[in-house]
Amino acid sequence: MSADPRVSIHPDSSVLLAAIAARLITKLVDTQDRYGEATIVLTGGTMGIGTLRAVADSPACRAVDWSKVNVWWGDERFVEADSSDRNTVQAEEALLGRLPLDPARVHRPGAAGDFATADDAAADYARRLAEAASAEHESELPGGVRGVPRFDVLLLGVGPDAHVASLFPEMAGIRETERTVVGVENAPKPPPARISLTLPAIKSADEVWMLVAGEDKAGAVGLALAGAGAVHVPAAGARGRTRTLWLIDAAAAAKVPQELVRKEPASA
Ligand SMILES: O=C(O)[C@H](O)[C@@H](O)[C@H](O)[C@H](O)COP(=O)(O)O
Repeated sequence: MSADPRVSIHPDSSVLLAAIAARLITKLVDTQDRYGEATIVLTGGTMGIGTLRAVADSPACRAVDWSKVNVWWGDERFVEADSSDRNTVQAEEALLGRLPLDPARVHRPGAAGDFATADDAAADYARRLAEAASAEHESELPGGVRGVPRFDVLLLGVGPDAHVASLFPEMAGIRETERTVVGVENAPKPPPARISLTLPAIKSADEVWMLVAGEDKAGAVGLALAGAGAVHVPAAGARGRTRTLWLIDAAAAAKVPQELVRKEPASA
């Protein structure tokens, strides 16, 4: 089972980022109250990294016990380890470098230089995910997904072509049904070589949050929420098991089907 999308619209991208940061901090604190730890899956791009900066800027950031947060990435660009193109490097600069994280809980996908191909790095990342998986958690997952730990919250940006993570429309990655991680070559968004969680791995997450701002995304958001097929519109297929939350600004919401937009209660 996966959760139907819920849409929350904010006036502009700066309000949106502050709201996402507040929700994320609360989610991590709540999850730690329940499980003693929390697991987050990060993404790249303007919204993914902007969210991390907004968390860093929030005074509530220190409410989270960062030493008990597990960090994974939904996708990574397959370039040298110190390249500023790496999502991990950008995340480090935006937030992670300032936090008292436990290095053993931070799981960076492999880099070019350490692996010959994106496929090799993807296989290594899949192996590490499987090592972190527990039989108890896997037994809760529908559809036979195996080899992933519990993801409490998985963040995704959305491209103008409706890609999520590094799963691009019509390409092999979005069609993958068995593996949890794929290597990607010839991605239409540079850099061309990437590593990505697959849709089955993304859909194993408890909560999936889609972070989207800007009018250039309105078409993709509208199609995804109107129920398009995932091969053509990858964002349509990204759902969490208990929650699928679209956190978007007004410009990105221009083509959202009206029945999905939460109406404000009429004032008395
Ligand atoms: O590494 C990447 O490029 C991403 O993970 C990618 O999926 C990104 O999240 C979207 O392209 C949205 O990016 P923006 O928020 O910049 O539009």
